[in-house]
Amino acid sequence: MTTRLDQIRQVLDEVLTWRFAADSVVSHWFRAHPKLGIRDRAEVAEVVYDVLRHLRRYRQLGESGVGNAVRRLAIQGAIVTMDPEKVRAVLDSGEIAWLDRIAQIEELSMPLQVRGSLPDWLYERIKELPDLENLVAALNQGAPLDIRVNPLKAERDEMLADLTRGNAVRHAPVATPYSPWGIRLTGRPAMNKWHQFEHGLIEVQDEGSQLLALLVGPKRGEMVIDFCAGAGGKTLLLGALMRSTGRLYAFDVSATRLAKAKPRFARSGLSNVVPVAIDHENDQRVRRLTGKAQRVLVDAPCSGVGTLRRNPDLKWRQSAQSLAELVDLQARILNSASRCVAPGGRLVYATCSILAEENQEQVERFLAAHPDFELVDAAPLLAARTPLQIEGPYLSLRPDVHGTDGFFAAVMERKKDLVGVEPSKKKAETENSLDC
Ligand SMILES: C[S@@+](CC[C@H](N)C(=O)[O-])C[C@H]1O[C@@H](n2cnc3c(N)ncnc32)[C@H](O)[C@@H]1O
Repeated sequence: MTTRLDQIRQVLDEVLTWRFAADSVVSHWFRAHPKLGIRDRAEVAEVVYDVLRHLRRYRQLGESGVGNAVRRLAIQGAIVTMDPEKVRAVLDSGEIAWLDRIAQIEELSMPLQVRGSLPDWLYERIKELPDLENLVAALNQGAPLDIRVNPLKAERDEMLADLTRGNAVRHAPVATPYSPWGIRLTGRPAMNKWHQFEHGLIEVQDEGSQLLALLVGPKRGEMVIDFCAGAGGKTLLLGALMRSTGRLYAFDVSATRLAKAKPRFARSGLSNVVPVAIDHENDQRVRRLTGKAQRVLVDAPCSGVGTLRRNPDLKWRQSAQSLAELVDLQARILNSASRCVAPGGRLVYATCSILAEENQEQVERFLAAHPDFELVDAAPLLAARTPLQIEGPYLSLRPDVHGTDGFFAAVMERKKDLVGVEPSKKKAETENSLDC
């Protein structure tokens, strides 16, 4: 246990510089310590992630302790995720006295931003949301793993039976409640070694992001653009729903991410995807598609605060300023992507955020500036294919309510003609289209 606490402290020392994402620091540290077994790694990772989830509270409670501050964080994380008696057995008397002191503190005596470990910039932006306590509690828990069957190659019921009989039995596979393709697993299965994964029958994808494909609703033979395709998580399902026909452009400014998508496209049997590394959202290769696509998905770069269950370091690695920069970038991307939508075509804007300024406010600003687009109610689009009941017009998912990551999507349609648009705006819109 003494060694374990030292190991956790070493990893935390690196993670808490915030120079790199926590998952890369942890995997890098594991690669540098190849002798550690699977259980050792799991214990180290679990404590590190617990500390990241509860950092503000642990720091405040750590103030009354003695010795190295990061060790005090490691101790608090270890006490709740490991056998507390084994942890106490290796502590000195000063540390034991401190732990006993902080155990007397009533959690509810701390303000929510401290007991829920929210940085001020984030708390200020979510404090008016309904059922905030539940939301914060859910964001501070680990998440199950959602996988998705590839509709080109597998049926969910058969896959469930296969996984339940075989390699996933320990991970208690069940059908996800809303997505017709989802399977939920407990624990941290090494899924990328399973034959079903190697043969492209299953992929990792959170249920919320699976539902997005229903909102995009691509059809056989269409031209579709996934404007921020990244490593292809959403592209894969869009391509499969198109039955690998038509043309599906996968744009991204990161050639590295697109390179990671290519083996996934190959594994899943898709031949309709055209990955394009663009220089920026106004790239010439984007402009060439002006008014051509029936569907355009913008899965925008965002704060990712909807995914805090998986990436708790995101809340500490961002600030009001980085958020403002993201909001600007999202508006620019949405603007450029919208130009590619054909008259009558569909534009879907999505984020894995729960913040209004990245979500509904972004969409409202866009619609106000683009009278040739109108909002489409997401509720009936989902009701046709899933048991999910939403109020609409937006899809807005929360981990405490839906068991998914926090997620947002808005569906918009480009009007078939510009009738009803004021003449001055009509002219400006036409010019915009021509210049892109
Ligand atoms: C939320 S991630 C996309 C995740 C991806 N759709 C998936 O499901 O795996 C946002 C992506 O936007 C990309 N991005 C950032 N700036 C961009 C821009 N100006 N134009 C296009 N893509 C951009 C990032 O490289 C990142 O891959």
